[in-house]
Amino acid sequence: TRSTRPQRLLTHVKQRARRGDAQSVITTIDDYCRAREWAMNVGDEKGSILDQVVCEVSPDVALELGTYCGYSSVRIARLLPPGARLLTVEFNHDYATIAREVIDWAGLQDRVQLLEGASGDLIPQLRQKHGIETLDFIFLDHWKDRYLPDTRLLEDCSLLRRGTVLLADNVICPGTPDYLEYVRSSPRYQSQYFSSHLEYTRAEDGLEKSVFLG
Ligand SMILES: O=C(NC/C=C/[C@H]1O[C@@H](n2cnc(C(F)(F)F)c2)[C@H](O)[C@@H]1O)c1cc([N+](=O)[O-])cc(O)c1O
Ligand SMILES: [Mg+2]
Repeated sequence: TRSTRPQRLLTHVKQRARRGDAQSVITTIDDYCRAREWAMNVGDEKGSILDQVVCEVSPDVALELGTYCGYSSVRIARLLPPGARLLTVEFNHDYATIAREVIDWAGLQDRVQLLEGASGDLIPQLRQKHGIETLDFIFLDHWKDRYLPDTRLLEDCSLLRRGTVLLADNVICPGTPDYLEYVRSSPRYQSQYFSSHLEYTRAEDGLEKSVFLG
């Protein structure tokens, strides 16, 4: 049977990116997705905004919802200070398998813990099972109709603290209207929109950065 897009992307990374060199993995994926076949990675344009926010926050504990092929896991983890860690959640076993190999190829396996399962199941386990007190940074890039319920769940599980930064991909395309309405109208968040473009295209998209006020 024909290979999947994530499998073809991994093959390309192993053929073209230097092992242990996170930047070459990022560049290889972006070149492939721009030149050969589009994939739903956050990409280079929105990715540099992600980089900027991660550097500002310099999180000890970061959470990513929606690993896919591991592109943004690599972007985030390469910027983490020593001892800091990224937990990334992926629902699809095949994607998780590809992502682990991409993260390993980038040499970042010691800073990234990939959890397979549904956010609704895994978020309530973060404290007990993964020793998380509160989260410093959250990147939301999974199913767009899950951004709001999962944010409410993070609140209810007391995993947010004053200053926790949530950064959401795709708030314009495909769009996350209920999430955007919530973080922009809630007195518990200070929200800011970063205008950009949908990965590898000229379509409008952007990231919403929301600081939890406690
Ligand atoms: O649909 C998009 N993304 C959906 C992304 C979905 C990814 O998140 C995983 N997930 C599901 N639940 C969880 C968790 F963590 F909850 F368990 C993780 C899914 O298995 C998938 O790998 C998308 C679409 C476009 N586009 O242009 O169509 C552009 C983009 O940047 C996108 O992110
Ligand atoms: Mg996305």
